[in-house]
Formats: sequence, structure tokens, C-alpha cells
Amino acid sequence: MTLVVENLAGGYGKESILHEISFKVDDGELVALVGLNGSGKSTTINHIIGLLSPKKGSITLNGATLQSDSAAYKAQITYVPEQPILYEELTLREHIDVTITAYQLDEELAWQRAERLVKIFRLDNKLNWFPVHFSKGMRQKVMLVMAFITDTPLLIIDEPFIGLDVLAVQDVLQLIAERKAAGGSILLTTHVLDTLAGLADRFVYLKAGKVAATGSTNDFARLVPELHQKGVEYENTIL
Ligand SMILES: Nc1ncnc2c1ncn2[C@@H]1O[C@H](COP(=O)(O)OP(=O)(O)OP(=O)(O)O)[C@@H](O)[C@H]1O
Repeated sequence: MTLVVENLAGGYGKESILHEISFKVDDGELVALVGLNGSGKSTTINHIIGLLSPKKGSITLNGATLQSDSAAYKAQITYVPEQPILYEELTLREHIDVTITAYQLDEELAWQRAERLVKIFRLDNKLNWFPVHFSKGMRQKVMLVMAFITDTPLLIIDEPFIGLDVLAVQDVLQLIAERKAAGGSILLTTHVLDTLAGLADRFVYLKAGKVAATGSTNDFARLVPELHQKGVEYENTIL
């Protein structure tokens, strides 16, 4: 699987928010999209998942584009938005069933994965609960359970750690590492690059809708000194 974003320009209205964005995510790679609030991370993802259309440039997933073969393109992506989107009238168990149907997964295999995931996220006694009974973090965990049941080549997560407790952060890191080890590719946005230490292969740093720096996460301090300095004040690389 290779995601290639090339010279992407785009945005919401007539005016472009993104300018000549280029980067790649290869097989088994974890790439972190980082940058200050409003720098264009979610807008970039909205283009990749097809919510927005490029004004210029191209986005290719294993050779397919949304324009050339929308079904082949979309079938390769699992996306977890920053704000959980759940069906209020469905239980956790039914959310899992819907995911299995939507992604045409083998039911037995998918439920084996699901059972492990709900246990990991300490939701195994809540399979019959409706979203109204879940806390904010639990809702996020339900989204993550659904995402990690799928086996699409590319997993995109917008802010995976926001609102999660410390145990859940470790759990997500472990699941990301497993997905990567199995050859899956992951693109995520984050404000806490340190959390990903050792896991992310590369970062892409956006500034005002442009790629201002990219490289190995080990080189982040050297390549983005202004933010690293600020982050250190908080004893964390908070962007
Ligand atoms: N729905 C929208 N309509 C118009 N402009 C938008 C919309 N969403 C975001 N923008 C603008 O696009 C720019 C980039 O926003 P974006 O949400 O991509 O930033 P971000 O890097 O994801 O920020 P954050 O870290 O706050 O999530 C900002 O100037 C923002 O005001």
C-alpha cells in the first residue's frame, strides 16, 4: 500500500487552505501529521478520505484515485475522526456488527478480534450498552474498537490520544504497533509527538497549509526547533 499526496492544493471554499502538500505513506509505515491549531492537518485528511476534492495536485492510494475508482480507493481506508460518530440507537455489540457488515469481514474472525479489543479497552461488560451511557473517552474507545476490527491497508486516525486515560493511550500504542508489524500503514494527526516516540517512522510538519518540515521523529528537535523549544517548557513536545 502506498499513499501518495502530490502537490495538493485545497480547502473548503474558493480560497485554498492547503498549498503544494506532498508526502508519502508506504507499506507498514506510521506517519504523524503534526502542526499548530489551524495548520491544515484535518483539512489534509478530509481530502484524503474524499470529503473534499483537490483544487490541484493528486492523491493516489495503490494507484487508485477517488476520481478514477472511488470504490477501490475507499475500500482501502479506515478512518477514525477526532469527534466520535456513533449511532445512538445501536448498542456496542450492534456497532461491531455494523462494522463487520460494512467492511465485509469474516464474521467469526472479526468477532475474535472484537472480543480481544473490548477486553483491552475494558468494555467487555458493556456490549449491550447504548452510546448515551458512555463517557467521552468510552465513545472514543468504541470508535477505536471498530477501527481495529477492520484490516484495511491504510488506517487514518485524527488525534488518537485526545480524551483517553493513560492506560488506554498505552493500549492504542500497542494496537498501532501490532497493525504496523502486520504491514498496515497508519497516518495520524497528533499534538503530542512524544507519545509516539519510537513508533512513528516520520513526521510531516504543517505550517499555514504547507509542509514546513518532514523527517524522522528523532530529528524533530533539529528540524522544527521553534516548536521543540516551546514544547520543552511543558516537559513534552506539545505542538
Ligand atoms: N469547515 C470549514 N470551513 C471553512 N474553513 C475551515 C473549516 N474547517 C477548518 N477550516 C479552516 O482551515 C484551516 C485549517 O484547519 P484544520 O482544521 O485543517 O487545522 P488543524 O491543523 O487540523 O487544526 P487543529 O489542531 O486545531 O485540529 C483553518 O484556517 C480553519 O479555520
